[in-house]
Amino acid sequence: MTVLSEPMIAWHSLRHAYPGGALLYFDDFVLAPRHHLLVHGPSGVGKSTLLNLMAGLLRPSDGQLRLAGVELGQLQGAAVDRWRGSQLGLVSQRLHLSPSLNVLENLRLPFLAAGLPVDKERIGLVVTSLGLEGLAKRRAAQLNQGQLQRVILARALLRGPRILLADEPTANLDEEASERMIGLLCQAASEHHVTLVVTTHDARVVQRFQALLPVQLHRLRNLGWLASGLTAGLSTVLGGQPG
Ligand SMILES: Nc1ncnc2c1ncn2[C@@H]1O[C@H](COP(=O)(O)OP(=O)(O)OP(=O)(O)O)[C@@H](O)[C@H]1O
Repeated sequence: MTVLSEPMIAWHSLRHAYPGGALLYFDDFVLAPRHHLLVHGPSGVGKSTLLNLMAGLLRPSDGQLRLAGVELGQLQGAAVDRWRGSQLGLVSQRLHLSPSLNVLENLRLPFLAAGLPVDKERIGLVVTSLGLEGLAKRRAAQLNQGQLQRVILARALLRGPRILLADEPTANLDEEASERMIGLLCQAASEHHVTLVVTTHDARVVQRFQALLPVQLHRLRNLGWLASGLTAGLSTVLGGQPG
């Protein structure tokens, strides 16, 4: 008998409307087993919006979005935060470390913020896996860019997430730093058995990931014009019906 496992990520009829702003439509998608997801598209097409929907930081206006077996629309309030904390790792340069705290203190924060006991064993494991042993007592403000990247990734991995979300992880990085970041993400995906979700507008970044991991490329299209065109067409038809 074949047991079909549930896809790690899938969405259907997904839409997001910003109040008084853009209405974004997303093509249906299912992530193949053991694959990672690359969301690619030009600026403004909705990559960050999609990632924020997956992170439960935005709520869909319509449609279904399932991650790691959970229908996100069914989670309310604090349940979303608990789910995010236990299932997702967010890799973002914008989620700053506390500059006056040292690396170890920064790595305790995700546990403390969730009201959980600090898991020293887990911190040790992640620190070793990212080669941060020598930096434990260094203040975040004193880290260079490469070290900062590793600590940001360590923080995202601390609670053993099933999915790592990285929004334009190579933006504003030079070629060397960008290559290093891609390598770190791929290493983390393999060693920690997490599904990687990466957004990028850069075709070279897409190629690098494709060379290193089994990835599924999802090109975002701006479907807003199509939908509004259809709606306009439909209302024309309906308007032309005899009353
Ligand atoms: N808070 C907001 N309020 C209204 N409109 C928004 C808001 N955030 C984003 N948008 C609009 O939604 C669309 C998609 O934005 P989004 O940031 O998701 O695109 P993106 O593909 O990530 O672009 P970029 O690569 O430039 O960040 C854009 O037209 C943007 O102007």
